[in-house]
Amino acid sequence: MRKIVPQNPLNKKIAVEDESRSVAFGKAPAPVPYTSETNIYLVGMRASGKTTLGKLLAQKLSRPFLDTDDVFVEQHGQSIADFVAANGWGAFRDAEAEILRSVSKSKGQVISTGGGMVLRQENRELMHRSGPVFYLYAEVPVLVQRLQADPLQDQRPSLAHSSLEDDLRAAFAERESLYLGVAHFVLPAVESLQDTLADALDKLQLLARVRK
Ligand SMILES: Nc1ncnc2c1ncn2[C@@H]1O[C@H](COP(=O)(O)OP(=O)(O)O)[C@@H](O)[C@H]1O
Ligand SMILES: O=C(O)C1=C[C@@H](OP(=O)(O)O)[C@@H](O)[C@H](O)C1
Ligand SMILES: [Mg+2]
Repeated sequence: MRKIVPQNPLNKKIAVEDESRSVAFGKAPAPVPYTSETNIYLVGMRASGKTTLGKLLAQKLSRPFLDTDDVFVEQHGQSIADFVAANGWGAFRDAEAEILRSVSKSKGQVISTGGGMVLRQENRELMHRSGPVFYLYAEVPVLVQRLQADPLQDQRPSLAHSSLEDDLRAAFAERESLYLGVAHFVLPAVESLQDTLADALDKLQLLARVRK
């Protein structure tokens, strides 16, 4: 068995499972049996790369890709920013939970979630019991940099009407334990996309082998 030596910033919270790739198992119990029919979920903060990595992963695995924010916009015919301005965040969280319930009924997809999907216990339980959950972990300064470069304000209206950095810090403080709690794997989201993709594929191969 591989020696478990914590070596990255996550080491205070979880055991690092694979030193060479610095990918860690989260605190959550093992995921459901993994087959080509199992959905794969990506969770994490805004701009951690869920949508970008999810598309790559789906392509590599020849699976359908789905982003819960895209489904929201298709269903509502308006941007998240406009919807939240008119109806508030609570209404968005209701709609987001309904989307997750609905899309998770289909099988074998890679599902990138919006950053706040973990806020509802119902969502966390659903994801956790229906497929492997990857938490894309990045620290706030990295997220700030990415959001300044590519804000997508229609998709990501301010959460608390504070500065971008304060918004992210408050969200990170509230959500970090939720991400860690729901995740079966934690992927440092600051590596190159190709490295992060390789990490995720390694972990899925491991799950496929465990099943046999
Ligand atoms: N590993 C990475 N390294 C550098 N930039 C990245 C990485 N992953 C994503 N990005 C960039 O960060 C921004 C947010 O990515 P996105 O996939 O939309 O994140 P999310 O869906 O988690 O909000 C995009 O501009 C994307 O190109
Ligand atoms: O962090 C959040 O609460 C949100 C993140 C966004 O998705 P991304 O994480 O894909 O940016 C989007 O769902 C919405 O603006 C809420
Ligand atoms: Mg996204």
